[in-house]
Amino acid sequence: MTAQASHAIDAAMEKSLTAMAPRPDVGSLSIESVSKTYDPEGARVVALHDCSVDIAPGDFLAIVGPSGCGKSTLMNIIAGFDNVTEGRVLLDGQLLATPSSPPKPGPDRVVVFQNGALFPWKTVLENVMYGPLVQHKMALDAAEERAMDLLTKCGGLDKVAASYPPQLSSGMQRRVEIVRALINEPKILLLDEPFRAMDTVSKNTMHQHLLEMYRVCRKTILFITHDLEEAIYLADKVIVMTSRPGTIKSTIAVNLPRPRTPEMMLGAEYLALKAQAIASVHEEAKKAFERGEREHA
Ligand SMILES: Nc1ncnc2c1ncn2[C@@H]1O[C@H](COP(=O)(O)OP(=O)(O)OP(=O)(O)O)[C@@H](O)[C@H]1O
Repeated sequence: MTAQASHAIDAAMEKSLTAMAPRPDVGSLSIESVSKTYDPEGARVVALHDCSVDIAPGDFLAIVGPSGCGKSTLMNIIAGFDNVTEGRVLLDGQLLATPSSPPKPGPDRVVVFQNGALFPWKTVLENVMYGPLVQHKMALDAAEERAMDLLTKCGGLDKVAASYPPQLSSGMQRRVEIVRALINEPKILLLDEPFRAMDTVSKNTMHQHLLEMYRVCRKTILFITHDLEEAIYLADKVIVMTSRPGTIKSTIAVNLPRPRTPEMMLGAEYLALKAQAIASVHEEAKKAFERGEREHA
């Protein structure tokens, strides 16, 4: 084999090792004119007003906005924990929520929160296998094989398959939790500030792990965060919400190539997007602050 042919094979292998998994054909979400009022007969807290967002299958969408603007409310509606007051939500064209038909939680929409929810008395492998076993979707052997495959693909977590969650760092626990969500073949992965409590170094490490998981097991992802840098670094689109009642203020398209690398955060394109996001969010955060609400953004 010539040196030229060998370089060509190396380049092709390198490309296949960093290529994105194909876009899935499920996982499109339509949020249509959604409003949400808590306690309509009493305090009437209007959390969301006329919000519309479309997410294509396999897209990574981040939502940012000042504290109390309704980010978690929106996620809770999609997860099936709460209902809309007006408007509707569709998943792959199927009605998920309308005022007269409350959504239900389901394995097609899995939420990962900042405070983990792994069973401490089960090993990593048992935690990951739990969903399909309890729902009688897989036999024990098949669940174990699938769990080990996912753990291996998602950054070599198979090495901690026999460990118990309390033996692992919080970052490792969060990664296992995402794998536990992925084994259920969700159409959409809902991540509610999963790295909020982490220090900068751990957070940066988690970003690389999440991007790698997204590359190999591509799913629609909805990611809520207060961290604008994180939102731009990870997502294809960043939705900026207004202060309460939350509406969609702007959508920032992030056309940075994938795979994303930390060096991109020093580039002109990333910095311009960050400046755009900061201007948009801080205008809203200022309004919220002036009204006496807490500011995180
Ligand atoms: N169950 C509830 N009953 C009444 N009001 C609520 C309820 N849940 C949330 N709210 C109010 O709705 C508004 C939106 O809350 P939500 O938690 O969705 O905002 P958020 O953007 O996720 O906030 P943060 O960034 O601080 O987590 C807030 O004013 C909050 O106090």
